[in-house]
Amino acid sequence: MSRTKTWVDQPSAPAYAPPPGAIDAHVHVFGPEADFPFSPKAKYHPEDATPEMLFALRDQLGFARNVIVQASCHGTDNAATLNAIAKSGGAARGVAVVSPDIDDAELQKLHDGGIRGVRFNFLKRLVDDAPKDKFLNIARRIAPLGWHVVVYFEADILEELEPFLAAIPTTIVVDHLGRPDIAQGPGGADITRFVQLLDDHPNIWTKVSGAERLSPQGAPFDDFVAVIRPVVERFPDRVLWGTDWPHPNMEHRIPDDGTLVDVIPRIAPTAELQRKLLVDNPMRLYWPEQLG
Ligand SMILES: O=C(O)c1cc(C(=O)O)oc(=O)c1
Repeated sequence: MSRTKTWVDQPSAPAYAPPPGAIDAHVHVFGPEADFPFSPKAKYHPEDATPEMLFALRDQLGFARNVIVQASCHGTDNAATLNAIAKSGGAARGVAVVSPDIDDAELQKLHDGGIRGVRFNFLKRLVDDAPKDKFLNIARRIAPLGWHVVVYFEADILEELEPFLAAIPTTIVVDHLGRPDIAQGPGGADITRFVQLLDDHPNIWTKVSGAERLSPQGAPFDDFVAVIRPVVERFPDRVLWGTDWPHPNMEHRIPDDGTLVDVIPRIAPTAELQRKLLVDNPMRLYWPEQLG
């Protein structure tokens, strides 16, 4: 598998300046492969996207902190994610992917290394299997640590997944809004079902990220803004935002991270919504001990 590069080296400077303490709550690191080899089961083989590159991007875009989500290409070995968190000097925390047979000592080690959640991935193009019974067992075991669950799925399995989501005892964060079909527009079937899910389950949050993945129109993502802004306005205390750098699998439509940042004030049009989205909400999940 030849190595793929999915990010731009010099993103444009965004016009929008995030508030002080803003958190880019969905990023990944890849490798470096020489120190942290990819999983033999990985479905893509990326170039190295290192902690140093991530922190330079964070500073350039005007963010203060990151939440690093274990990428599927590293499987259940969280060493690359832990390495990046350790190098951040307190400016990053993370979400791990763990094996169902992980023991309590290893979970504690992840906690000590800055992990505050586990990710369950249901995308067939990214993982071979997604055992709901084993995931539920993990969810019950991480609850006492104060962690939450991050779930990545596509809109067509939402209905089938709802009983599983309802059984999870922690806060749940859905990645990239559960990938609704944005071409359906505001009021479309996918986003309507997703909003109903959040109405019915007060413990379910969402990342209002993924404009570059979900928008058929592409930049400046007018179609995404029209569908997603009402979601931010309806659930201001249950939304997070992230660039998704280094944008796994986006080699054919590589986004400009500066342009992505400029989507924020269009989906969260007031200073209060922006502060909740970028500071207050992610602080509650990832740095709760620093809240007054
Ligand atoms: O849609 C994707 O391809 C994708 C992949 C991964 C991952 O490989 O972990 O993470 C994401 O947030 C999105």
